[in-house]
Amino acid sequence: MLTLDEFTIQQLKRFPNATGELSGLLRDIGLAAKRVNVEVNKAGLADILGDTGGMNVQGEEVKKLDVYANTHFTEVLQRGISCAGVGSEEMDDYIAFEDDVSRQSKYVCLIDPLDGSSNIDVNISIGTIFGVYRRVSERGTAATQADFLQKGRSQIAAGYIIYGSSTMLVYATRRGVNGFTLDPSIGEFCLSHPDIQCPAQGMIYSVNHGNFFSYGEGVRRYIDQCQQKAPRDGGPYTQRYSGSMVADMHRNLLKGGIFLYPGTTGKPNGKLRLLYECNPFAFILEVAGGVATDGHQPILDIQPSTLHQRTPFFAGSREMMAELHAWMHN
Ligand SMILES: O=P(O)(O)OC[C@H]1O[C@](O)(COP(=O)(O)O)[C@@H](O)[C@@H]1O
Ligand SMILES: [Mg+2]
Ligand SMILES: [Mg+2]
Repeated sequence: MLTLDEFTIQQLKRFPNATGELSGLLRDIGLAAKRVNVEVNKAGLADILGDTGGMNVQGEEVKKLDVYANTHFTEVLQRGISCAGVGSEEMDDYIAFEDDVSRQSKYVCLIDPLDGSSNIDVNISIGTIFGVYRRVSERGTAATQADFLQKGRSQIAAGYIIYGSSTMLVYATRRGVNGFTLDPSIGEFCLSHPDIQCPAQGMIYSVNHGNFFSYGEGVRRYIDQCQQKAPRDGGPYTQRYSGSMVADMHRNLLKGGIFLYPGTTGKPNGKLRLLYECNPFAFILEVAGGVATDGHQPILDIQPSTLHQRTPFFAGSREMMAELHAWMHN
């Protein structure tokens, strides 16, 4: 099986103008993922469970593993030669790397270092999410806010790592979505899921039912019909919700399904962050033939205004998304 490095180099050979910087950045992300994976796997043994006692810019308790993952991804990207700066869930503002080599890099990265934080201490799958953009600011200078506040459709690549029963790295460029499973015996991510396509129809819906009565009427009607759908119409759908966006999106990407994190009466923009949670998954899904919206427009067409802004998020199989929009708007 091809390793991640071998695969990215093969891609490089197919495109003579490619510089290898994106391959370098993906290799760096793979390295940080391996380091985080080691801590995740022995989380119960190491002093890595629990809270730091601090809050992040979003007013959420920060877990020790959130900090560990943020440090490792940021440091590896800073030590590399392919990234000019990082914007992260765990940092108030973006960081522009100051060294000359990083300033020459043409990419910046947005990252959710540890996704599914509420599941860390209870051994349920968690993940990391990332999006890669070509800079709009001049190379040789420090990265700017404009580099990070680009529409999701401008992503060059996006991906995630899932730390689950196995550890996988899945990434997309416009040419396709490919999945790599970490083989502990050689310490390499190996191509296990080539050319992932999201089935147009699925049988799974993922939503936090606990918030049901604070969702909008259209969303409530859609959820009701998911449960009442007759077998002759392919129903009823099965509800699956892990509390980790990475795990729920990964399952639905492979098997077909729909994931909803709607706005609520108390939080009209929902919970999920546009730049480092929704944009990367919307990019991956669209390349794999799926759809992702905020209920009205494609997620990838939203013009960001702040680093940590939230958006309602609906994503999944094409036909299920069409059905959702029909229930939401008719
Ligand atoms: O508990 P809720 O409200 O259903 O929220 C669960 C969602 O929150 C998240 O945990 C937010 O991500 P972080 O853990 O990175 O903050 C998502 O992974 C998940 O889908
Ligand atoms: Mg998250
Ligand atoms: Mg997180």
